[in-house]
Amino acid sequence: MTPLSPAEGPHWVAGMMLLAGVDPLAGAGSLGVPSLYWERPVDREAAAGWGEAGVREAHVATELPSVLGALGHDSVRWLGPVPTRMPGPWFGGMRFSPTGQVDGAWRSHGLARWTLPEVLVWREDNALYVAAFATEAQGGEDTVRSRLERVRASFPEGYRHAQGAPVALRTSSSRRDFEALVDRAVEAISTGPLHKVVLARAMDAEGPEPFDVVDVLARLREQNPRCATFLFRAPDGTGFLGATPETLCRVDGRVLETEALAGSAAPGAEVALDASDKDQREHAAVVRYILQALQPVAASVSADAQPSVLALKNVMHLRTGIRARLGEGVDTAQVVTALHPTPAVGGAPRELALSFLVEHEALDRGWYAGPVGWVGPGRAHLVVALRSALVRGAHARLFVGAGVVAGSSAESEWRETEMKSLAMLRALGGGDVVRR
Ligand SMILES: C=C(O[C@H]1C=CC=C(C(=O)O)[C@@H]1O)C(=O)O
Repeated sequence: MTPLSPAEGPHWVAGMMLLAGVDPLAGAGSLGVPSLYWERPVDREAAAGWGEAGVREAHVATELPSVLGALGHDSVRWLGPVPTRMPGPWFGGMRFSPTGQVDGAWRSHGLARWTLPEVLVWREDNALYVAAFATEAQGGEDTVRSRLERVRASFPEGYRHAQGAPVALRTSSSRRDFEALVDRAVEAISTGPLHKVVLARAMDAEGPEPFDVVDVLARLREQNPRCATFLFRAPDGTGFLGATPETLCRVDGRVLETEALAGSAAPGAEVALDASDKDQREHAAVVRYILQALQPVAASVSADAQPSVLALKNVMHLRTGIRARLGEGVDTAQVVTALHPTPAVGGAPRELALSFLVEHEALDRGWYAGPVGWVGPGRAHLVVALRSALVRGAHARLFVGAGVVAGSSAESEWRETEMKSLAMLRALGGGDVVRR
């Protein structure tokens, strides 16, 4: 499929129908590993896509807003009924940072890559639907009808549970380097105007045989029902997947929902987290930033009066829900430009924290901590790609980070990142982990 520049564009023809199944992931049984996956179990929302009927990519930072902006324009002609609650139809994401050295493993995902699948299966309440997309070229309508028919005739009716037995993983990651980085950040914070910086590290995991990405997704969604489970596969087959608790923006017309998620503790330590001055400061920096960043794009903004505790299986966080009414004509691209990266993944002040990362982090974050999700006309849901991994064959590179403020200690930040890595390690292996 030839990538399109943002301005041009064939238009697409599409059709939809009801399916007999219950689970988009089950389509892997007849259609193979999906090229994209999205699920938020608490909202009973799930979607899987196969093939690429359209691709939109950005190659330099200046193209990012126009590429993202173009996804919100309706360029699809529907044969018959038009779905009103379908997620997407564009799915994808972008790198945490448009600048910096690109590690070879991330090359295929690119700076920003959005795809319109040939086939999209999604759940709405208790019903399952399929949409097929094809370019408006000659034969587009027939292609759509035959894609719909092929899916209808073969789609499995059941639910896809993980099928493989647990496997042992070998992992490696340098604790000494990460702790030295935290010490450097604490020192910079104590001597200068930097208040907070979020440091990330990578952990390499090796399985005994190639990872079964569909099994990994099945475990992620089952073990992390309050998170968004996602997969975006690049053209070379490399999969970026994860289960993140953090929404960057959910847009529906002029209504925007976002959140501040920062400050962490071990499961069960709810009272300690609420009382922790360090975590409250780390969290407050994110709330302040988001409220300010939304000023130019919002007509009104409101936030929860107090952070609440979001309890996940392996870790808990402070969370403040934030809502806004967007200004007339403001689109998702403008919202993303205003918000990303929040100090939940970058730091505060933003530019100082980002310079610290460029100078000291020595890691290509790739799409980790970048915005990923779906965009369509007037609607979008983008999450921050945390608790994620880049998977190719039997190798996975996991990414986790932690916010550092005055009073942070290298040892406890290390432990925090270990806790955050558990969700992905359990999903990849489902069994023992051997540390090297
Ligand atoms: C940067 C990550 O988490 C962020 C989100 C929630 C809590 C965080 C914290 O307490 O440091 C981080 O800001 C990560 O999981 O990689």
